[in-house]
Amino acid sequence: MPFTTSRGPFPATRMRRLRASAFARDLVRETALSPADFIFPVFVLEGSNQREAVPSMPGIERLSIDLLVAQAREVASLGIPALALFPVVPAERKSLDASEAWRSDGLVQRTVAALKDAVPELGVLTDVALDPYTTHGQDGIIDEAGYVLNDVTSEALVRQALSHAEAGADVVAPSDMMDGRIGAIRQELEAQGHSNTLIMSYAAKYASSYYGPFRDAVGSAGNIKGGNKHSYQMDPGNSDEALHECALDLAEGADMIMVKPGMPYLDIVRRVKDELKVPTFAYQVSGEYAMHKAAFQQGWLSQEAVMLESLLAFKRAGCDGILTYFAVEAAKALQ
Ligand SMILES: NCC(=O)CCC(=O)O
Ligand SMILES: [Mg+2]
Repeated sequence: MPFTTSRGPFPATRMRRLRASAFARDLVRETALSPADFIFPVFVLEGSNQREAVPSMPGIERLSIDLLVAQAREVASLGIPALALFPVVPAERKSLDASEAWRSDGLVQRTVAALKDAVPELGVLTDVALDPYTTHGQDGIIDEAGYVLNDVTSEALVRQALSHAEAGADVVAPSDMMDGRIGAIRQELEAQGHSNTLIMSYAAKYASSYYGPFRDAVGSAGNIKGGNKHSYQMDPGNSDEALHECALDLAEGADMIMVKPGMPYLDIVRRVKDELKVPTFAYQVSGEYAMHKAAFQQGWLSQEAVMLESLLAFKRAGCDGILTYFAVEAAKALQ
């Protein structure tokens, strides 16, 4: 009689009772995903009616402003609260001083204005960093040796952030990892009457090798002088340092902090959330998206289930929201 047991001390706690029916599983689930958890990163191009695929990011396209506005309407209708905007800057607009970054009629500034005009309820985050605008692909202004100069770069970032706020950006998101730039940007925003402009700091941004497809998307892959960003982005071996970085940016006036990349760094998210208890975000970066998509295309992983599980993991780790290239697909799956 292999399927009967002798009577006898039964387990007082049967963990499986709450897993035995769908209603009970729904009742006790600790974490859930909603479209309101997502921020959708988008790439904007010059021109009109322009659409370019990004080969290493299947399903993601660079769009001209007119097409991006149409996409933004769809994003808002899916219940996604915000976009994060990244420009594809033509080579002839790049320079050593990155002055294109704060031109009032630059691509980002025009895109922000068009988005806020057409879809005012959709939050717009802008990337504050010089890498799309420098000829050498580093996130700041460099000296003769190629070292990124902190305080000179910070001044440029202040100009860039102010130009985004003036164009109507809801959130400026410095991704450059210069020291002191959050405080400098906050001071200038206050001084210029933008006291409600939010700052989401890329506070713990690691010198990761998962950013490759993004650099393909914005066309900065080929030209990173020196080959890496180790003198300002964090060492992947460090964890305490992430808390220090986040605490500094909060003290300087950040409203929200971000850990980047995402899935390989969810231990950092958990520590930040537990210790600082502030609005915490993570970026599921291009390489994470690319490796999922590659496996989906091979039929090696099941697309919808794995996508949603990957995003749920961010919530469980403590994220209040997730920057993800899956935002639209995931929001559709959750409708
Ligand atoms: N400052 C924005 C990024 O570097 C994005 C990286 C990625 O998606 O790989
Ligand atoms: Mg910092």
